[in-house]
Amino acid sequence: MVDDRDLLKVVSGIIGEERTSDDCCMIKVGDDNIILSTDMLHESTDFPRGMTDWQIGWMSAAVTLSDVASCGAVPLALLLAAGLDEPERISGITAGAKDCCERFGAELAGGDIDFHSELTIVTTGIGRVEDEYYKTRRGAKPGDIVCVTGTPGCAGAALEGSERYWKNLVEPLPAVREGRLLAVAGVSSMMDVSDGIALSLYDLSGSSCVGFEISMDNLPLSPGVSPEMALYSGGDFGLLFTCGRDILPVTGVDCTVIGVVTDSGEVLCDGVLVERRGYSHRWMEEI
Ligand SMILES: Nc1ncnc2c1ncn2[C@@H]1O[C@H](COP(=O)(O)OP(=O)(O)OP(=O)(O)O)[C@@H](O)[C@H]1O
Ligand SMILES: Cc1ncc(C[n+]2csc(CCOP(=O)(O)O)c2C)c(N)n1
Ligand SMILES: [Mg+2]
Ligand SMILES: [Mg+2]
Ligand SMILES: [Mg+2]
Repeated sequence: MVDDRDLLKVVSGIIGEERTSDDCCMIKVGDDNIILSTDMLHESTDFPRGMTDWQIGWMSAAVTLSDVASCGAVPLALLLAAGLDEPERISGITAGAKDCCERFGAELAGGDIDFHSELTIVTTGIGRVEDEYYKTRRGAKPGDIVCVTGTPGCAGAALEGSERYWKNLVEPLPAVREGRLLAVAGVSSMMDVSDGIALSLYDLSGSSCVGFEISMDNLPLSPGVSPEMALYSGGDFGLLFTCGRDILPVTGVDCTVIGVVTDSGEVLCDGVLVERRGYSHRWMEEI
């Protein structure tokens, strides 16, 4: 069985590791740092039954604005390419994406339309960030603390049938304001937790060449959300970041210290190795 992270290693061998080890890429244009990110979502793996087309548009925009936010950037624009199984779905999807963009300060500025047997949406986000506020997954240092914003696991709980968290799952809120405030406050590394805290800690560990020691008791849990869900389920779009102890609290950011950065290279929870699993795409065939 291979997953998307295995395939990313193939891509990384071709275009370079620095291009595949962050939520976004950064391109310098004159004095500006332009931030770019793209995501593909499709019906069978990302849009649970019961979502409206408006919510599908909203979620598609939110996942990409979340990546832009995780770099400390201000979002500018979003492009949405829709592979439609039914042509009439375009209105709801476009309205949802536009509303999400407007809420978070971006413009839905273009896209593409084609036929597709399974509803498939690709969103591409563009943002801008100053040199000093540009954040990546590469700056975590042993001795830093590691923190998350929001309450992870709610989207996962909804996927398992908890109705109270349905909106968390289908109308996720990218942490655009929080990402910017944390970047300005001087965090050392940052990413979003779209695929769950566990996988994100492994991603951060690989990019920063560090380890983590977190504690189950520190995980911020909403009612009815198990520590297991908080660690291993995705779709919450909070931010995972590291920083020196002196930086917190950051005014306007609701976050929780879940552990510390170590130099061991291992991701441990209460002394036990965290499983490397979360939300990922898998293929049965070997490559
Ligand atoms: N097919 C690809 N070709 C080139 N770069 C890629 C490809 N797939 C992913 N990347 C790059 O690799 C980096 C990591 O991608 P990944 O999809 O894991 O991150 P992400 O978008 O933050 O996660 P998520 O998919 O959960 O939103 C990103 O910078 C992305 O642009
Ligand atoms: C069945 C189901 N499981 C989880 C979610 C939550 N979710 C929405 S987008 C996303 C990650 C980004 O996607 P990608 O990694 O494809 O870019 C996740 C985890 C969902 N909506 N439906
Ligand atoms: Mg991301
Ligand atoms: Mg993404
Ligand atoms: Mg992706």
